[in-house]
Amino acid sequence: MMPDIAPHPDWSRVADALDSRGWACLPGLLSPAEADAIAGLYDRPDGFRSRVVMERHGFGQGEYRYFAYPLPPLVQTLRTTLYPPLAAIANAWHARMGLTDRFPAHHAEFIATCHAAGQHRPTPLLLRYGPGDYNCLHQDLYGAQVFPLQIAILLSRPDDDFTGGAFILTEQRPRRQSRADVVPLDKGDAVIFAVNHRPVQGARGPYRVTMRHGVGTVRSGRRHTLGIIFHDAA
Ligand SMILES: O=C(O)CCC(=O)C(=O)O
Ligand SMILES: [Fe+2]
Repeated sequence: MMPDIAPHPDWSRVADALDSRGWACLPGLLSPAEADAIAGLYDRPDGFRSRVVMERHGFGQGEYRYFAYPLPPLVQTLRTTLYPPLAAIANAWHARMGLTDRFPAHHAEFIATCHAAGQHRPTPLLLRYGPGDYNCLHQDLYGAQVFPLQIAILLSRPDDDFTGGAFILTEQRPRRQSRADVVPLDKGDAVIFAVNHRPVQGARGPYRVTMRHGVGTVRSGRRHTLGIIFHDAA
């Protein structure tokens, strides 16, 4: 598996999309063969630190596994190479939201901060859904250290490998009702989205909206996703 990222994203387009609606797509981040190779890891006995059956926790229906360190090379490469351009966007967001934390230029430095704060456990995960499965709207917060953007990569082909199972984002605006969006993804496409808050430019200056993500009910087939969260877990 080539730990290289092609095609190279257009980061100014990504930044504009993230600023205007809180999410952006990276089409074809993984090739179909890379997506299959990652999805195929799910049934391996080793390489993971834990397995979560979502219905046991009220998280939905379906399951996921958190990778152990060392991460598979492609997952590690995605996490470290996607971080620097996202850190620049994250820092601009924090400035606009009046938050004082800033993120270092390289992922290793940010992970050192997580580890010093007691957040040692890796958060990249593989998710697997079958017919009837779904993922409730949630936020992937695992401690005080939070990197404000995360990535999900669809590893299965819509309409071919599965039906239903749309990726859903909601945003909750102050004193208004929540708004939902469905993110169109094909196999190998990634969506970058806000973990928790994002800044919105209002008439009287920027304000924060709260975002959540989830997956609608899978009607048929199998749906796999790779999730890349940049902070580690307590
Ligand atoms: O399966 C999905 O598309 C959503 C996965 C998810 O919740 C995540 O990557 O954090
Ligand atoms: Fe999630």
